Amino acid sequence: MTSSLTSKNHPLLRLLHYAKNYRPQVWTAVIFTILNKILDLAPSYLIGVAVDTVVQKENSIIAKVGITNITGQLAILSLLTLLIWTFESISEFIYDRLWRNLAQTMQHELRIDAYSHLQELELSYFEERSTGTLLSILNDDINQLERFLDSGAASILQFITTILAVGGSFLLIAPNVAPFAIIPTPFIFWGSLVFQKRLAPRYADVRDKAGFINSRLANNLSGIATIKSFTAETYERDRVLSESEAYRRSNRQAIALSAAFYPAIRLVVVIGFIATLFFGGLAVANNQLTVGTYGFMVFIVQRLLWPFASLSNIMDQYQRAMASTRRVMGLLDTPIAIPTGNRSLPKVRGEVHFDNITFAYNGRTNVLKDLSLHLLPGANIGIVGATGSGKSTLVKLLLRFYEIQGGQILVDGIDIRELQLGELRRCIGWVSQDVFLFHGTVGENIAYGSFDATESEIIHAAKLGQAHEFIMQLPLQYDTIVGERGQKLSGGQRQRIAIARAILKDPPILILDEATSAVDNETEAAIQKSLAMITQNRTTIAIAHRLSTIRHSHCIYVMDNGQIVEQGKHEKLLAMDGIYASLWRVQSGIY
Ligand SMILES: Nc1ncnc2c1ncn2[C@@H]1O[C@H](COP(=O)(O)OP(=O)(O)OP(=O)(O)O)[C@@H](O)[C@H]1O
Repeated sequence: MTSSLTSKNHPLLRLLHYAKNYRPQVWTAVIFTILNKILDLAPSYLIGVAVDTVVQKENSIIAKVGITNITGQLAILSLLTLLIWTFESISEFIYDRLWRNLAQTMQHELRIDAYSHLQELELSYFEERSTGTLLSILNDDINQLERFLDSGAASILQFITTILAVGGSFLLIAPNVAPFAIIPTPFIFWGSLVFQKRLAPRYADVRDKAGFINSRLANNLSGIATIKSFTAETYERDRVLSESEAYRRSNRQAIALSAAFYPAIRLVVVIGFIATLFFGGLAVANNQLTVGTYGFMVFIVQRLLWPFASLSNIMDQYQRAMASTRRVMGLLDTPIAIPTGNRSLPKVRGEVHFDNITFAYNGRTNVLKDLSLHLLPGANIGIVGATGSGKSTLVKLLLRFYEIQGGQILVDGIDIRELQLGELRRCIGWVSQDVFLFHGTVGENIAYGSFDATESEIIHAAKLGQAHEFIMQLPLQYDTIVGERGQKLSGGQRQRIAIARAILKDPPILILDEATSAVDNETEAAIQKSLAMITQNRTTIAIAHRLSTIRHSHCIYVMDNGQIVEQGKHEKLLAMDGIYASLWRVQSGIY
């Protein structure tokens, strides 16, 4: 956030901070909002003047400015009314448009800030939260602000204008009656405050429940094939039903309070109205008040008191908005656990050194223990080992997705914690175990991260990744849409696109984590041929279960339970007759 406001500040203040760059618009909107309210109240005064005109005739207020003729007086009144209504409409158009556009801008900037911050957070943050919950903050909560921002400021300004204009004229015109009309206001205020306090936790609960249901829906939509294959539709429907029911219950509790407030306020407003009606009527009977003024007062007292009641509406929107703002600000206040260093890597040689590292995922037992591994620039190594032995974790630590608890990882002799994160990750090409493709074309997916790549560079990378041939058979070749997560392609096709993507990136350090596990033997042999060329003079870490994939590596490391237990070339490992040799025998069918 580009703000100096800290998490200690009230969420409203932090929200308003987003308007600070739009001061001229805010002031124009403020002026037109107040003007609009004054113009809106004016007809009530005109009614008083009209009654005064027809009752008092040549002694009326207008007569006092020189127009004694009744027709002339009424014509003046009509003209004034026309002008007032016209300007009221114009001012409403101006302020409404300005406030709503400002609301959109604030929402937009808040969403972008929240998303940018979210992207900076470490992987474990995402692992501990569901996508649905995060989506509900980025979408629902931010959209929720719209209702308040659209009309909140205007409502508050108009409320104050009304109180000052109507209350002031009341005191001026009929100082004896005014106190009766004003009696209910403290009660309305007090009621509003009590209401606001009680409503806040209920709305916070509504937002939480909205997050839960979102999370359930997002999870189910991405797992729809599994739901179908296990015919778990009824089970899932019931789970959604129970989340939705919880959301409904939570909303009902908020509604129960919010709906009771308005009718309760009416009972207080009526006291002010009756007081004006009664005591004002007595004042007219005693010739202390003119009929016109009395008419004006009875008419306008409601305009004075109802805004107090509408406070409840503003409070309602305000509380909802603050519940959402707190969630968004909570996200913005989440500290970045993996801060970037500031050293850069101008020319990467590709030396990688895992120096006695120890690592455990959040609160779990150690996955890697005192592990050391030294790769000289351009080395091609293979890592094998039982599933869960920590192979993928090791390379994720090189990408600094997680922070190690002991030891250090060095690239070209520099601790990666000192390096700029962007620089570090730019020099590593990572083909992960589960390939992720973005919704878009095949070409866009290959060029992901190398956004300036030319068409011929994309095709060249695809050829090296053994992807060109199948791409040419797709309906629109490189322009074929791969679907969300690449679900319109086979697992092996997705892997080849991921390899092409890494080749196009042309990084000094290449990580292939089970990169060819889903392709057939023939395709793999072809990819290996390309990789042999690509990995020349490039530090490469290949993780594989299929030993043929890493057989020709300069050195093969065998991992077991977070440690390296064997290392050496293929032949040497076979001769050692340890874990590797037994794995090799199993895979080549020699028991
Ligand atoms: N994000 C995570 N949070 C917590 N524990 C994790 C996480 N990722 C992996 N683990 C655990 O760490 C251990 C090592 O996992 P890792 O993925 O590194 O193994 P691997 O050797 O690559 O396995 P495979 O060959 O099956 O891919 C496993 O016990 C796994 O359950």
